Amino acid sequence: MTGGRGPGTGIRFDEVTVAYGGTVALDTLDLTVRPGEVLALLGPSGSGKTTALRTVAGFVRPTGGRVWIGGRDVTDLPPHARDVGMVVQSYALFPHMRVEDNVAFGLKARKAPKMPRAEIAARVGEALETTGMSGYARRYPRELSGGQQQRVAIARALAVRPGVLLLDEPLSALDARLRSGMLAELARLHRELPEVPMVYVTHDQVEALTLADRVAVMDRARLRALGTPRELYRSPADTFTASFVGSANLLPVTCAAEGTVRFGGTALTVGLGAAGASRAGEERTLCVRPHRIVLGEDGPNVLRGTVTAVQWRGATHRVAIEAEGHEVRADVPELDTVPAPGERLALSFAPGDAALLPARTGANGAQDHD
Ligand SMILES: Nc1ncnc2c1ncn2[C@@H]1O[C@H](COP(=O)(O)OP(=O)(O)OP(=O)(O)O)[C@@H](O)[C@H]1O
Repeated sequence: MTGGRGPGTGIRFDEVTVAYGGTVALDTLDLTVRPGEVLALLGPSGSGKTTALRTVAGFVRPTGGRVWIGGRDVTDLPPHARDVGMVVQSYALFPHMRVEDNVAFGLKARKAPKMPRAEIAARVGEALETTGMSGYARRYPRELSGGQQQRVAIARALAVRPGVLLLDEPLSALDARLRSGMLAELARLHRELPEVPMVYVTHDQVEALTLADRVAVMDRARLRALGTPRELYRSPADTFTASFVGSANLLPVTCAAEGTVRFGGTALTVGLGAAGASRAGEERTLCVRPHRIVLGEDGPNVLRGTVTAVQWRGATHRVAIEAEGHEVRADVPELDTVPAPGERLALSFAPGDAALLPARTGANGAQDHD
């Protein structure tokens, strides 16, 4: 379903600003989505993700800047002239129309030249097949499950053979089990339409990390970080990104000599990380991923503390200890002997697994979302 297009379409946000009255929802966004790429817009509620998507769809007009789709400046074009398909959280199907008519809607609504009936039927059949919904064409939305309704919404977006596909939290209305199945289906859909870029809005990092080629992390109307999931996970530039992409222990430390820091009364050896070179006495934040921590004394970095909680998570146990006045969490392989709260314990991590980040200011809203 390529629509006979050439090498594929990209999207460019060129210093796009959106203000609603006094609220700046998007602040000079500069971002390019490459042809065929899945780009996730990840960020907390109110960070501007949906607004960014709606500027591409044409439902929101930027206060400043331009939006480009496939090398065409579309800023002044209405939604129907933009060659985009959009899927939103709430499905937005017409309840009084059968599935086939919902999917045909965008095609029938076209102004001149009208699309011949036979072609509409062929497109609808194709879109329903792509989404695994061929057997449901005659049903009404109320006769479908949530997951099936969302597939119909995706089929409707695909029927117009859009150059780009915009997905706004498409799975958030579904329960957890359905969600993971639909995630796999979206990945398959992307393989079948390799030239169509997808912009995927979510506040769920699992969705972002599973599906996206690159992730744009949004924070308070601004683009905070952009990279592959692995880059953002391994080398986050700041504490906000570290805590939003994966789970992170963020420990306040003071630099000692090059490569060593003090965490309360404990000396630690660390990697350089995004904070760059540091002078003795400077404040930094140390980022250590919970699954890189082991129980016991192993190597130069040992934290001793008191167990505050242990959670069983199936294949792993999450052990929390209080050390130097802070909670440190370790995700370790499932334990045979589970430590009890109040027990004294040692945790260790390798210097290469401890990244030094700029000091957390407290104002950047960084929290662990796990
Ligand atoms: N139509 C509107 N009128 C006024 N303010 C709006 C409007 N739409 C969004 N906003 C504001 O703009 C900011 C960004 O909203 P947006 O919906 O883009 O965030 P989001 O990151 O998608 O959030 P969520 O994850 O909750 O959907 C918020 O402060 C929001 O209150």
